[in-house]
Amino acid sequence: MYDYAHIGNLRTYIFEDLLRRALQFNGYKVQHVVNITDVGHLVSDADDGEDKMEKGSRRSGKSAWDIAEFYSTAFMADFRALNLLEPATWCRATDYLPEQIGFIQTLEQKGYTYRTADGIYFDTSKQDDYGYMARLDRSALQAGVRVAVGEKRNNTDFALWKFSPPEAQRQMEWDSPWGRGFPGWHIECSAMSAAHLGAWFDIHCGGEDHIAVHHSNEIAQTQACHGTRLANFWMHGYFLQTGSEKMSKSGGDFLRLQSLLDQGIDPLAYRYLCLMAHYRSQLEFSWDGLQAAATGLQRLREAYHRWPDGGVADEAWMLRFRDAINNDLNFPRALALVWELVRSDGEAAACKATLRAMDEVLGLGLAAWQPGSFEIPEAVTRLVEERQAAREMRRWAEADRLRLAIKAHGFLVEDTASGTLLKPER
Ligand SMILES: Nc1ncnc2c1ncn2[C@@H]1O[C@H](COP(=O)(O)OP(=O)(O)OP(=O)(O)O)[C@@H](O)[C@H]1O
Repeated sequence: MYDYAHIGNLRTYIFEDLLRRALQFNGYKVQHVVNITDVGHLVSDADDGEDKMEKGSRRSGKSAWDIAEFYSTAFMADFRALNLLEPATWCRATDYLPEQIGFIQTLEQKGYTYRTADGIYFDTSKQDDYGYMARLDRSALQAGVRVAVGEKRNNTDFALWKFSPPEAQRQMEWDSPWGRGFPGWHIECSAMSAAHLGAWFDIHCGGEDHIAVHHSNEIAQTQACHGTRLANFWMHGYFLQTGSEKMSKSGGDFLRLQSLLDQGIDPLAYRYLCLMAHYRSQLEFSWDGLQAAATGLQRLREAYHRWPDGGVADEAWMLRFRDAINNDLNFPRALALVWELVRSDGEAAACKATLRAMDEVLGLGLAAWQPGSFEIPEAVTRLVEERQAAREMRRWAEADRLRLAIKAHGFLVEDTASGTLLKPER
């Protein structure tokens, strides 16, 4: 947590929330643990480079501890704004130093570690199946090494503990049996999950970028320390992309949830956008796509609130819905079903109860919604769609007339390189 979460990160947390809700819908009890990396880690996966937290501290003039606190709080606020269910446990890496040190000591006793000038490393050659989940070809990796591995024995070896010498003192460092230093960035996950879920648990999630290195290393550590697998299932959310590239903090150019709010877009419209793509496909971000999601969400809210209360959820619809989400979380299909329901000629109160039951999983908060600051009047939505169509047919005069009509309702449209934005005129 050295910066705000971007909406790419949040896509992964939305996917995890949908998974949790789907499991609960199927009657499972879920013990959900979310970790917060509030300790500084090095910019590169290769255990070198600059410490991200120290870098943030220099940039902002705040202490590394204050930065971690500030961005963790901001992340939790985003989490709630997206209707993500509160985990059973939030765990922060800095609260688990004894567990991490104890974990490394066990690895040391079992002969999996070695010492270099800059830290304690895990020897991946001690495990025949290292990297199996990512299908890593270790011999090819080793043969293809272009960069110096320094004192590392194998290029896939990774730091468990890094020393901080007096000349490079850091704000976040701790005493350990190996000297003053800080944990490598993989160990926190194995140590914290063992503390809360046991060494071997059911499902481990994360983004696709973590398959090759981070998750391979977590598996290696846990197998070495506890002699068990780490998780029965691994599920990875695919990237939110911009311009065909992963949105990333270190890339510098990223959108936060606040960036959407600044454009008058409800955070739940972003949740809706994520429902429109399968978690195992990459999603290319565009303002047009987000605007379409905001319109879809608004229409759904209005449909829900038009219906009367007092009905009972329809089992046949719920079965079809269950089939969709139980088919590897096919939420695009589930959303299509929702619209089929809205357009159906079913009994209105039953439709409302059915949609409400579906929303327990979708998490769009339909029942709780009240017309408020994010309400886009039906007339404006229609005008925006007409203007979009006029622009597509290059009827510029008509598009300009529609822009003025939208303005008369108190909204501004802005055409940017990545699409059309709608925001309230304040
Ligand atoms: N563009 C993205 N789309 C979806 N998930 C992402 C994206 N970028 C990161 N994630 C996931 O978000 C979670 C938090 O990631 P992390 O804090 O490492 O952020 P990051 O943006 O990758 O940071 P950095 O760019 O500095 O590496 C992880 O599960 C990660 O896999």
